[in-house]
Amino acid sequence: MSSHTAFKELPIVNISKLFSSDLEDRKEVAKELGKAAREVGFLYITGHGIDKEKIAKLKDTTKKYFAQDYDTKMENYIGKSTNHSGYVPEGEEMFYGGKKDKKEAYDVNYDYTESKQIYPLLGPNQWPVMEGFKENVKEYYDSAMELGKVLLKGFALALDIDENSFDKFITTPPNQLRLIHYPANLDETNTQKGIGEHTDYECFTILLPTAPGLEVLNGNKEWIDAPLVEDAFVINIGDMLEVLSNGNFVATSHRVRKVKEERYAFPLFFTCDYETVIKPLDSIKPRFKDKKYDEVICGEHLYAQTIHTFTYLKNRLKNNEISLPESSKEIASYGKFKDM
Ligand SMILES: O=C(O)CCC(=O)C(=O)O
Ligand SMILES: [Fe+2]
Repeated sequence: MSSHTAFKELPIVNISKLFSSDLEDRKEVAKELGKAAREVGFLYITGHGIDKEKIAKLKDTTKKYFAQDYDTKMENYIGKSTNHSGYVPEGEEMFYGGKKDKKEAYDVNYDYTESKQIYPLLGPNQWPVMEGFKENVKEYYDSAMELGKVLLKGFALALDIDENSFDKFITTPPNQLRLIHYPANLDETNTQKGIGEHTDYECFTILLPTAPGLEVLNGNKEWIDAPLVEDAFVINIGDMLEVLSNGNFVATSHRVRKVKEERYAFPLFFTCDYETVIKPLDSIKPRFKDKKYDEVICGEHLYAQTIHTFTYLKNRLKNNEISLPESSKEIASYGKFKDM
């Protein structure tokens, strides 16, 4: 049973009216958001209000960062952090199927510098010594967070519940921003993809890509190209919102194909507070009566997925330095995988 339609392209939604003080305006946008989230699980948004200057600074900083030599980047290797932030070299992360992606990344979390670190994915970030990096990345992070809060209200309206229903879940969420670099892969004999097939683990993702390459799986199991759309972000539903919405919204599988031109992408994964119990909201009717969702603790789910896919964490697990959280699932437990 597939929840997805056989879409051939991703819908585009102008969300500017989501910022209106008139509820009817917001509902108008929510209707379109809801249709996209139900049928496709992916959409482009325009009218998001994020300043072009901030985006340009983020891209510029990221290009400079990855242009540095390997040893310099490894000074902030993610395996040196306690809150899963830092440089992710090629091959460090492996998704379902165990293939290595042709990509490197820098992972940034909400920078919790004041509170004591209590959770594995929360705490002060590792920051590289590079002029402007921290400022530019943080500035973008904050804007994307604010946009995410507005979108979450839109999704609540689309589910026909109070638009503030999710607010209680997002006081200090461990939202992650990834700066990803996909080098051009011009070697004919190298079939490595940019990023292997997966669904995102969180509620939804706000993605800013710089070049084509993203592909999305439709209900007919066809890979649909998601080209660049000017001034737009790509939004996709993740595992947690699929569960909270009782299957009404769908987490959709996607990947990045082998790219012939250098590419950067900036996903901000918008999630709930670490301790949030993720289960279908009582007020939302299930989309499919026979589809039941197990309860998971949000942060534990994210952490478990991260342990399963990051080499440094797999090693820590093997050496008994860490353990898998209780409410953890295998990788690829949602999206199309759960239908198999
Ligand atoms: O690079 C992209 O366009 C997508 C990246 C992605 O799917 C991810 O990081 O989860
Ligand atoms: Fe993804």
